[in-house]
Amino acid sequence: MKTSIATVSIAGTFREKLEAIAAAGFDGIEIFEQDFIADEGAPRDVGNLIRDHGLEISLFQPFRDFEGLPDPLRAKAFDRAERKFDLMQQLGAELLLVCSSVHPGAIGGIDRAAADFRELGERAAARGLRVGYEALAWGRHVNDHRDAWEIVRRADHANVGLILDSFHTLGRGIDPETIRRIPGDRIFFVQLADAPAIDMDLLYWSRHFRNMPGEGDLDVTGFMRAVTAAGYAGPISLEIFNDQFRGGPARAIARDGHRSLVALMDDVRRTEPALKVDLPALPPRQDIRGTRFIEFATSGAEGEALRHLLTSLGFARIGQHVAKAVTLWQQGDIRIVLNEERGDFAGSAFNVHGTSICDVGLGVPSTEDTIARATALGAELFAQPLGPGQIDIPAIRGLGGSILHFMDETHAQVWSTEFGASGPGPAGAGLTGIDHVAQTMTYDEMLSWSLFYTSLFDMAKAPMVDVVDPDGLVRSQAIATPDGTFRITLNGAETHRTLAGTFLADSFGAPVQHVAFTTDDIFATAEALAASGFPPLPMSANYYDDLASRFDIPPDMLARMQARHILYDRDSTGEFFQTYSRPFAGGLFFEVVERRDGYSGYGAPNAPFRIAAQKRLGRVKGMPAN
Ligand SMILES: O=C(O)c1ccc(O)c(O)c1
Ligand SMILES: [Mg+2]
Repeated sequence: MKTSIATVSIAGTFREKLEAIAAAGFDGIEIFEQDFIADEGAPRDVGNLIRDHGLEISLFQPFRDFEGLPDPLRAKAFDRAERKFDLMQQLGAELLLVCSSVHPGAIGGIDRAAADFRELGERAAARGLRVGYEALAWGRHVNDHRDAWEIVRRADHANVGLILDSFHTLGRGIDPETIRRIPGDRIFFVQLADAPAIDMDLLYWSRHFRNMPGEGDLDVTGFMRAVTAAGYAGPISLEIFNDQFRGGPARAIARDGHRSLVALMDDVRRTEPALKVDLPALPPRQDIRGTRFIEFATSGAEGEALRHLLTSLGFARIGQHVAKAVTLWQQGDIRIVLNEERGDFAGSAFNVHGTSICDVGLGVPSTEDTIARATALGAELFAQPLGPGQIDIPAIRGLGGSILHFMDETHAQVWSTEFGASGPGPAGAGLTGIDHVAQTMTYDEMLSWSLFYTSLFDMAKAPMVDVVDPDGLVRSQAIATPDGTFRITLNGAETHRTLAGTFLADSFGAPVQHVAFTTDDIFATAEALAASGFPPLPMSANYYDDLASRFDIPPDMLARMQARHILYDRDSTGEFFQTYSRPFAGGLFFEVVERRDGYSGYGAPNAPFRIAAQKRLGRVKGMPAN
């Protein structure tokens, strides 16, 4: 499988783009003409520079407004084409993309366009070049790949073929199955892009909102299955017009692109095993069996405050690491590791972020398979020297340089071996597990991290929701395993003035802002927390008055909720109860939730009131506020 990406898809100068594309492992590039023109290099030198990066020029594009013009416009279009052929020969580019005309003077007519392409094919053949025809979704007369194919078919020239672009087909709602009827050898090139489902003008949507396959809502897998079934075996190339990507970190975005193509073709192979896909075998998306531990890097007074808070939440310190300044805190099966060791990974995380969650341990069926899939998808492996008595647990880098460890049944002894502690912890306040981990990032990073989780793990995205903070909007996207045993919310801050944005700025990009625990009985848990001196986040009386108007909550239950600062939501299936800690150590906090009858959300309607309550307490460093 040859991979390619259009230069327009990432940020930087032409040369910066080449470096990022080569480093991400692509085989080739589509030269987007504007990027070339903006460079100062002579065409031959630019061609050599591309090849020196180990990249092929898989396509030169776009050539616009060619077909269907009356003379003298027609003659002029051919003159333009000859000039671009000159340029392509100097660059060493063999294939030209001609996109369907939007010219107001274009006349239309399948045979007229076919005749134009036959002549263009003759001229291209004379130079050893080929041309491919792409239907733009907003083309004046041709805006459907089926019509473009009919023109190519009637042009009947070996040097004229079809170019397919998933956006133009799927964005217009054209059934990709129609591609199975096209001979694969007549498809010269395939461009791929996904996009979020937003109802807007096609051209605007295409030029600003495309994203990597798997990052949006289009059925790019279905499209690529049809293309593969048709017999196409040429390069698959990303062509992503996206405002964030144009200004984002080129290397990271190129890496995401390569990851998206590997995951896509693996999905094609899995959903249609009869198809031949030229991609080394990799294990399937991994099933997450829950959160095995959460590790805090902490020290000094913040460490003391955190121990105090954990104790009030019903956790007990049940183990001390054999070799390190690391303690194990437990309640039932929930394990929290407090790492106060200097010099190792947690020490540097503390130095950068202060008290923060530096590591999350996930249960998987096989760590070996998980690492193999992560490696194939270009994840960065993490290891640090093992101390005496430590068990090797495989890990990769996650958000903000944090670590994800993977544990399978071969790691069952780690707690007894390293901490001298086995079995469940005390029942405490009745917390039974980890419902979700809320990660905070800039808005621009959200697509990248949703792709990270959904390509590696068997997890699906919920629709993006807007969380209203008094000082700005935060976008929130939940990602969860099918059974809900592992859930993450990605919160994207656009300004440092929101609670999430302030946390991100103050912590220099700490990856986790809060952890939510589950309970089977929020009222019993809230009583236990109150008895152990846990200070909840106080909610306003206005909030409870509004709840009473929106829902039929029995008055005595509502009174208990108000007394214990319990928030409430309901969806079509069930009910949701939440209560929050106050922020500690620069903005971290805990949440406790009870889900009833399959409620699947995260209490988004409550977020504005919860955030306002947190902001009223002010930013609190070190000690929990009271
Ligand atoms: O937006 C455009 O004009 C444009 C140009 C070339 C393409 O391949 C494409 O898909 C869109
Ligand atoms: Mg295209």
